[in-house]
Amino acid sequence: MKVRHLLTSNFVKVTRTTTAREVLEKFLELRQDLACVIEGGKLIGIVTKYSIYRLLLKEQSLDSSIESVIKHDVVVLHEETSLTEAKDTLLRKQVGHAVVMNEKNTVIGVMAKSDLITGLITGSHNLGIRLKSLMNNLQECVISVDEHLHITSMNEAALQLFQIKEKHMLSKPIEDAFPELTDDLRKVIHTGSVIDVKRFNLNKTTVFSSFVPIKEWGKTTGAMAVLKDVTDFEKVANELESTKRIEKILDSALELAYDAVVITDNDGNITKANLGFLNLFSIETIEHILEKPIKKIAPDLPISKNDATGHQPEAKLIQINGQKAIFNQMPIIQSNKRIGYIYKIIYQKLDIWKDLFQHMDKLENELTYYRGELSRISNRNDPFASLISKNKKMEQLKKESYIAAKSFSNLLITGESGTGKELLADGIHRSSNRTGSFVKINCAAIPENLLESEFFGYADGAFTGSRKGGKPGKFELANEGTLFLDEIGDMPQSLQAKLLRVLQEKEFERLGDTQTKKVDVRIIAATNKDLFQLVKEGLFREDLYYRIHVINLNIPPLRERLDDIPILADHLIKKFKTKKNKDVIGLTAEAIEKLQTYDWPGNVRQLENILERAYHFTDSKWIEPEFIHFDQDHKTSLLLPHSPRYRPAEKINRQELLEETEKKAIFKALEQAHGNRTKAAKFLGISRSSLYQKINKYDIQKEIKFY
Ligand SMILES: Nc1ncnc2c1ncn2[C@@H]1O[C@H](COP(=O)(O)OP(=O)(O)OP(=O)(O)O)[C@@H](O)[C@H]1O
Repeated sequence: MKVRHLLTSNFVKVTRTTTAREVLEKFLELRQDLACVIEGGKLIGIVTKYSIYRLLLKEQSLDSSIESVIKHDVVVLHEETSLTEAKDTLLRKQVGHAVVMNEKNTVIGVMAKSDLITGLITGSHNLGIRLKSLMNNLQECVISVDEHLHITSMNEAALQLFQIKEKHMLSKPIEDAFPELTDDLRKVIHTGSVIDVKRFNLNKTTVFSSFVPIKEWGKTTGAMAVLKDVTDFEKVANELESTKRIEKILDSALELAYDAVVITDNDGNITKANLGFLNLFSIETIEHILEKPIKKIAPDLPISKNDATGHQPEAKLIQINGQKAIFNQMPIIQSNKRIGYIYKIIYQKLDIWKDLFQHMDKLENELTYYRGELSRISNRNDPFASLISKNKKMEQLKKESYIAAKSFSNLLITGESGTGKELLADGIHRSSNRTGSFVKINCAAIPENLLESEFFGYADGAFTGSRKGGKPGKFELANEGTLFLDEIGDMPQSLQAKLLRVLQEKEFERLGDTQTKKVDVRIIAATNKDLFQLVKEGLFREDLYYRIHVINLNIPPLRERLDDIPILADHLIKKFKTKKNKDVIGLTAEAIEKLQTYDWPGNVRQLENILERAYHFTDSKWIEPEFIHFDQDHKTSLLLPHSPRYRPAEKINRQELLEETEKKAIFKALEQAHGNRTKAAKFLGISRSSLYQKINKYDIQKEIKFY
């Protein structure tokens, strides 16, 4: 701001002959206290109100002229003088006013100290506004503190970067808001000197910061931290660095390869080639071929153009300079777009590869053998080893089963179908130290009229067609061992009574025999039904229930131990490998995740089926989620809350199940007897006539040839 912006142009002009009264009147009219005495356009001097007071004190008349009090030594300012200069002049000359002149030395106004102060205040106010707007438009973040290290301001960039509001930060100790900056700001306030750029990590951002003192009247009254956010630059720099590193790794990898490798851009111009390639085509240096078309440099290569799909074409056997080689080509895809090709030519030490493959095959066979051995050994040490689980509830169940195995009590295993009841029963038998065998009988799978002979056997000539010398039943076979009664809930009531007797008296007679046989058998029963409910409905004998329900072991369904899925999947893949070896390592994390969101109505058995299908159909080493297909009729998923649980035993009609099983048994017997009905009836332990009746009942004659 200049003097001309602040001067009072409506000033009092008088001449030597003007009276004191006239001057005073003009002072009052224009509210001024200085008059310029001008004659012939020239400044002669000034008269102030103090001059008039002096005149009056000398008791001169108000009507006398002012000539005697004119002050000729006048402080003059040029209109273009700056306010600071004007202030300095007034202070130096110790006057309250100055006359302002223009270029032509004509008086254009006066300036009082008060005008100057107003001007300086306005100027500094404007400066403040400009400074604030400058601060807020700065890309750097500025945080200021006072001498007590309390925040006094933060500019827009700082508020944006740290996502905070200024009103929440003002007066806050810097220690609380940005502790990392405290020491440097304190140092700056203490020393009054600048600290140059330092690197900090502040609230997940990387900044470069410098620290500047704030000085007022030569005294340090605070400090500023000026921060530059360099997070993005660092990222780019790191990426650049890692790109350089990858390029170096790639170069070294290319040089290490036995093969010739050449890389082109999408137009087929060479961008990289290794030493193997240069040697194969007798090229001196890479510079000779860079950016040249591969077709010109290596015209013999059977380069395929037909790979727009991005699939890797089959390896081809080729000859280069009379030397056999394997040629492979692969597109380089980035963001679904082909950006070039890699060509690989294996031409050195092909015989080493052959040996290597043979060696690997041998090792793989050995590995399978040792795996089998290992599993056999660990099964011997841990009777429950085949019940794969790392679930806490299952671990507890195994412990309880181990203790139960050592007791003399009969056991009841409950759990949904496919949860591993038979595996658990087998484990219990192994840990029980019982010397006899583990004998299994499925009460739901055997026709009612055959069950009794299955259980107790029959004597010689017990019925027409019965085996000569009789046949031992499962009880006899399980003597001193364990009899596993699967699906005990489906046992007919007539047999329940007979079973109860054996359990109580430990003796029975073969069918058609009078001789009583004594046995020592531990019963492990299993069911997926609510046995107590069957007791209440009168379908299961209460006394038998309490006989077998001495110790109850419940296996949780798979959906309650989804943490078992990875270990089970691993185990099952190994199991499939022993049946049909395939180069499958396991499941991808996504596939495991898909398995863990399913409801598993069919439990581990269902998991086994689903994985077996995936194992056979997958075409890569890792089974991807798209190969996991859940059964159509069991589409319930854990993602759907309140999904109905699958209860196979409730859904299937018992009569239908029995008939279905009976039909299967007859088919199997006829198959084994090569269509001979007499033999088949013998296998089944029934009379020829009852076999005929059943063949008619199930219309079997339509489906099988008899002899
Ligand atoms: N924890 C497990 N580890 C390994 N395999 C398991 C496990 N649980 C079940 N299986 C496998 O799942 C299948 C079904 O197991 P199992 O026959 O023991 O079940 P279950 O409960 O007796 O079935 P059901 O009630 O239908 O007779 C078998 O192939 C078994 O090997």
